Amino acid sequence: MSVRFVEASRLPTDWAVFTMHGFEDVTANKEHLVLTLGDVSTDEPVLTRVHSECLTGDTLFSLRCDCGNQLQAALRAIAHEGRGALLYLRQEGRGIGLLNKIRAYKLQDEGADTVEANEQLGFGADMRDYSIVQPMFAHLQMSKVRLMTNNPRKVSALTDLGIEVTERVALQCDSNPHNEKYLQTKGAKLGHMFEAR
Ligand SMILES: Nc1nc2c(ncn2[C@@H]2O[C@H](COP(=O)(O)OP(=O)(O)OP(=O)(O)O)[C@@H](O)[C@H]2O)c(=O)[nH]1
Ligand SMILES: [Zn+2]
Repeated sequence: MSVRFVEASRLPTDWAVFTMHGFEDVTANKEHLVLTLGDVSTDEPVLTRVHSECLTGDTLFSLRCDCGNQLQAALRAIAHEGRGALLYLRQEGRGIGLLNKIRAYKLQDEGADTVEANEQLGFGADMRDYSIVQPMFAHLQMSKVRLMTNNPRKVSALTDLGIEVTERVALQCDSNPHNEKYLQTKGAKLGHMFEAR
């Protein structure tokens, strides 16, 4: 595996002072992060978020998706618990990259849904490869997680990697007029588990 740990430092936020662990994937030329709080190396399952980069949602306040809200909600939940981990994976656009995501958004502006747009561009609906998390989990000595996600394929991907998901914790944020169709498509075509609210 080409992912290796580089260095760790403090990362103070409004919610808690996390430890930020930096990893590099030399093959894919990507830099990934894990934020941890408390001792995650004990046997007790760790409240964990495996978050895929979304520059538009995480940092530019986009309302087209739920990523930014989920990121904040996950960090808040970890801080509230006093222990946990957030893996920030550089898998922008479900693995197709930022510029291709903009191409996909353009097709969605013209009527395609999020899955059709990827397919029209010649990509699968979800191109993410979760095997990169294995060396991160190994470095942090984490093997049991309570996973904050609505995506059942994320749960099975981690399970297949030998990580025990003891619980799926729903991570549902309020919808808005700009992301309603997107969330519906995720439920209908990508299998995301949303509860009626
Ligand atoms: N290709 C593409 N990627 C998108 C689109 N909207 C958001 N993304 C990317 O999707 C990723 C987040 O995946 P989601 O499908 O929102 O959620 P998830 O990570 O599978 O599931 P949760 O754990 O429940 O959040 C990020 O990398 C976003 O950049 C879109 O319309 N097209
Ligand atoms: Zn997003």
